[in-house]
Amino acid sequence: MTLAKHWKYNNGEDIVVSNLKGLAHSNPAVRLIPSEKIIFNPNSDTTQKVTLISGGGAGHEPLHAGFVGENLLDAAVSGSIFASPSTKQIMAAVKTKSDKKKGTVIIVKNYTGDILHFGLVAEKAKAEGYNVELVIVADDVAVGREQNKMVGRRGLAGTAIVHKILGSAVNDKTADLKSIAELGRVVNDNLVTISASLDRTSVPGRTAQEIEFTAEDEIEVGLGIHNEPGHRVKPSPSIDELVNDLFKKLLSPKDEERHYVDFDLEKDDYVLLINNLGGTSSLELYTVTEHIVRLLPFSKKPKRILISDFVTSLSAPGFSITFLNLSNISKSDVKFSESQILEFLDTPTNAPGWKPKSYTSEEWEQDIDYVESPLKDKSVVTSSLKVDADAFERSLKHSLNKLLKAEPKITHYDTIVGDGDCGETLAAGANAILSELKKNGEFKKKLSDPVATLATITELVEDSMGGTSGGIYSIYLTSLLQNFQNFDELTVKTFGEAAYIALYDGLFKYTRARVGGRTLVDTLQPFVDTLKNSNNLEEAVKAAKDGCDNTKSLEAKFGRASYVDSSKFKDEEGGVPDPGAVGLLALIEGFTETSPQ
Ligand SMILES: Nc1ncnc2c1ncn2[C@@H]1O[C@H](COP(=O)(O)OP(=O)(O)O)[C@@H](O)[C@H]1O
Ligand SMILES: O=C[C@H](O)COP(=O)(O)O
Repeated sequence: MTLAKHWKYNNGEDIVVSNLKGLAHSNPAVRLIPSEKIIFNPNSDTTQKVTLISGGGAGHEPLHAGFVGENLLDAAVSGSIFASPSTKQIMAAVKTKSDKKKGTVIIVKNYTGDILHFGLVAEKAKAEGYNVELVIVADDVAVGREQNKMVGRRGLAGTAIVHKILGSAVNDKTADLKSIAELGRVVNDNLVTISASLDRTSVPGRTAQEIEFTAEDEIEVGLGIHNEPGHRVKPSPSIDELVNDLFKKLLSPKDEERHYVDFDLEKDDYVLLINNLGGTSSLELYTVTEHIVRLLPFSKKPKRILISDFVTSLSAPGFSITFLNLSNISKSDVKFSESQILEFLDTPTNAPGWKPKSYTSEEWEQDIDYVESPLKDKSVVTSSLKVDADAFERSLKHSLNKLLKAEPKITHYDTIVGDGDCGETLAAGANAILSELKKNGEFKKKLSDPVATLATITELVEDSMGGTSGGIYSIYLTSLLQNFQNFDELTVKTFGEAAYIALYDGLFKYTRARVGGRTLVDTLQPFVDTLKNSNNLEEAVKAAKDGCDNTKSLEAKFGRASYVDSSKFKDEEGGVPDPGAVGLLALIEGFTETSPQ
C-alpha cells in the first residue's frame, strides 16, 4: 500500500510553476515564462531550422521541459499535473520560438486534452501564417485495438525517442518541415511500449483514498502514466515471467489486440529503451535491465540500450519497455538512414532530461563479455603446521552453528542500534563455510593444515560477507593467516601470539575502535590480550564474554550505531549489546567449547 505522502507546500503554491522554476535554477541554458509554464531555449536559432515544440500534462518529468536544450526541443509547455496545457499557453510557446519561414513541428502525446488543445493552436497558428505540423505519439500496446479504436493508442515513453531523434534531425542540412514531420510519424509508427508497476503513483493534492493502490504481492501491467488502470496480477510473478509476458504483448503477431508493429526477430535492427516510471530505485532499474536484456527474443542485440527516467508517472514504482524497429524505418520512404537515426539518438545534448551518454556505434557493436577475476586462480596457501582434522572440523562447525543460532538475537539487536543486517552478514559467512565443508572437496582435505584452512575461510568470508563485519573479519583473518605462517607448530601459545599480532599490527591499522568503543573489538581485544598474557583459553574466553556484556552500557562511537540515539539501546532484556560483539563471542565460545586441544 503506497502512502500518499507529499511535501507540504506553501498555501496556494502552483507546484508545477515551482518545479519549472527549480529546473530553470539548475539549467542556465533555458528560460522560463512562469505565467505560461513555458521553458524554452533562448539560444536556438529557429530562423535556420524547423522549430520543435512539445508539451502536455505535468507529472511525467523530465518530460517535456527537461528535454529543452541543444539538439532537442526549442520549447516545452506544461499543463497542470496530468492535464493538458491551455491553448493560450501553447500559442505563447509558438509565438516565443516559431519562425514562420522554417516551420514548426509540435510533438503531442495522444491524449484527448492534448490533441484538442495542441490541434486548435496548430489551426490558429496556421491561420496566422505559421507552418505547423503535429506529430502525434501513440506507442502503447497495452490497451487493445477494440478498447482504443475511437481514441487510439496512448503516448508513453516512446515520446522521448521521438523528441531526441527529431531534436537532432532538425539540424541536418537537408531537413525541412515535411521531412521532419514525416520522420516523426514513421518513428512513431514503429514504436511499441508497455509498462508494469508495483503500484500506482500518489498524486500531490489527491488523497490516498482517491487512488486504487495495489494490494500486497500484486502488480499492475499495462497501466498508463496517469494511473489509468492496466490489469492486475496477483501473486506477483517473477521478474522473468513478467518480462517474457511483456515481450509477448509488445512483439507477438499472434496478439491481434496488441500487434501494432511487425518485428522480424531474426533480422531486424532495433533500439531498446527502458524507462523508470519515477519510483523505481536505480538499483532495481538496472537489475530489471539485466533480466530484460538476458531474455530479449531477438537474434541481434539492440543497436542502443537507453535507460533512464524519460517519461515518468510521478513516483510510480514501475518501468516500461519500448522497442523502436529501425529496419522498418529504413524500409519506409523516410529520407534518413538507420545510421543517421542512430546518430540523432547519439548526438549530445545539454537538456537535463536526456541522461544517456553518447557512445559510438563501434562501442555499442563490441561484444561485452564478463571478465574473469584476476584472483580466479588463487595460489594455494599451505604450511607444515598440522592439527587433528576431525577435531578441527568439529570445533569449526560447532562455532559456526552457535553463531547461526545467535543470528536472530544479533539481528534483533542490530535492528535497534544499526541497520539490521549484522546478523544476516555474519550468517552469510557462516553458511558459506559450512556449505564448503559439506562439499567434501578441496577444503575438507585441507583441514589438517590450519594455514590452508584459514586461507580458504578468509576467501569465503571476503566473498560472502559485505558491510563492516565483512571488512573487519577479512582484514583480521588475513593478518592472522600471515602470522600463522611464521610458526612451526600451532599451540595455545603460538595461536595467542599470532592472534595478538593480527590485532595490534593488523586490524588496528584500519580501525580506531578499541575496548570501550562498543564494537566487536570489545570482545576481540580482551580475548587476545588475555590469551597472550595467560596462555589460558578459558580465561581468554571469559574476558571476551565480559567485554561483550560490557557493551550494553557503552555509547557507540563507531559504525551506524553511532548515528543512533543511545537512549534507544534498550529492549525487553534491558541494555542492548553490540551485535557484532555478540556474533564474535558466539564464534569464540563455540570454537573453544570443543577446542581440538
Ligand atoms: N569501526 C569499526 N571497527 C570495528 N568494528 C566495527 C566498526 N564499526 C562497526 N563495527 C562492528 O560492525 C558491526 C556491524 O556490522 P555490519 O552490520 O556488517 O555493519 P554495517 O551494516 O554497518 O556495514 C557492529 O556491531 C560493530 O561490532
Ligand atoms: O499528462 C498527460 C497529457 O499530457 C494530458 O492529458 P489529458 O489529455 O487528459 O489532459
